[in-house]
Amino acid sequence: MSVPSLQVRDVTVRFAGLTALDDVSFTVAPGTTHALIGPNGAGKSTCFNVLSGLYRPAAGSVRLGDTELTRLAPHRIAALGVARTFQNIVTTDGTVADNLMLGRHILTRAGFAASALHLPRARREQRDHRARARETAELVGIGAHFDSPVGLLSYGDRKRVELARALCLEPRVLLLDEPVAGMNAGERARTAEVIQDVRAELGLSVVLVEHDMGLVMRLADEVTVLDFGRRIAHGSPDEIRRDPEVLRAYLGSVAEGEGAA
Ligand SMILES: Nc1ncnc2c1ncn2[C@@H]1O[C@H](COP(=O)(O)OP(=O)(O)OP(=O)(O)O)[C@@H](O)[C@H]1O
Repeated sequence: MSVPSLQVRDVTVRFAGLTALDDVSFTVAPGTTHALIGPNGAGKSTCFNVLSGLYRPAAGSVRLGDTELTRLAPHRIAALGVARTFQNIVTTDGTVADNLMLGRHILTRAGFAASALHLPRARREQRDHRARARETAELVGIGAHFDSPVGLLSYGDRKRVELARALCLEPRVLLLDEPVAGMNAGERARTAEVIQDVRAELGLSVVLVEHDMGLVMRLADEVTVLDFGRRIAHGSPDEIRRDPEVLRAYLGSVAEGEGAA
């Protein structure tokens, strides 16, 4: 699989009077993990929504290699190889297998009529998709739950179903929106390992939004820091840890939080 770079150039998003993203640029190099961090309200989710096509920016562009993604619908962007998970769990019904097969739906070639009529080609294709879905479940450590209802799984396993569902699209770029939010320490460590394994095994690029700085520093090759919609820093985890403007943005938000409490 060849993974192109993801280039975000001068992206601006406005909501009524508020500029949620102000001229933001960064590049996700092929096969790397790029973290997007910043205090609450910095614009991280807005940026993910632009990358996945849910928001159209007022200005700027997003490109995957030579392909312009900026004004494409979310399903077109997904089909071009950019898959995402959401902060909140969205899979609630059906078995793990059902949810992963839905994830593969976009890759299904046999038409609806062929599937409905159970034609041999469609049956074969379904079997292949199911086998790939099972491999993906195993890769993220939920293989044993493949035929279990999602509703019976632990919180950590359900978050991994979300990850597997995104991987079933066979993405070249994976957008992870707070993958360890709400997890205990053990589940966080396990998910960090899974993300590392997935990237190593599949060779894809990862864009990570996460408040857990331990996880960010452990997983990221590069970090872009947003504050009030502006990019205030960019560099390796070590550079970011020492950047005075980053410290100011985080300490400022802690001080404001304490003041408000
Ligand atoms: N749909 C929307 N309509 C209006 N304002 C919005 C909308 N989405 C986000 N905003 C505003 O844009 C700014 C950036 O929000 P965003 O959710 O992107 O920040 P964030 O960095 O993801 O924050 P958090 O870490 O709390 O999730 C905030 O001021 C937010 O209130």
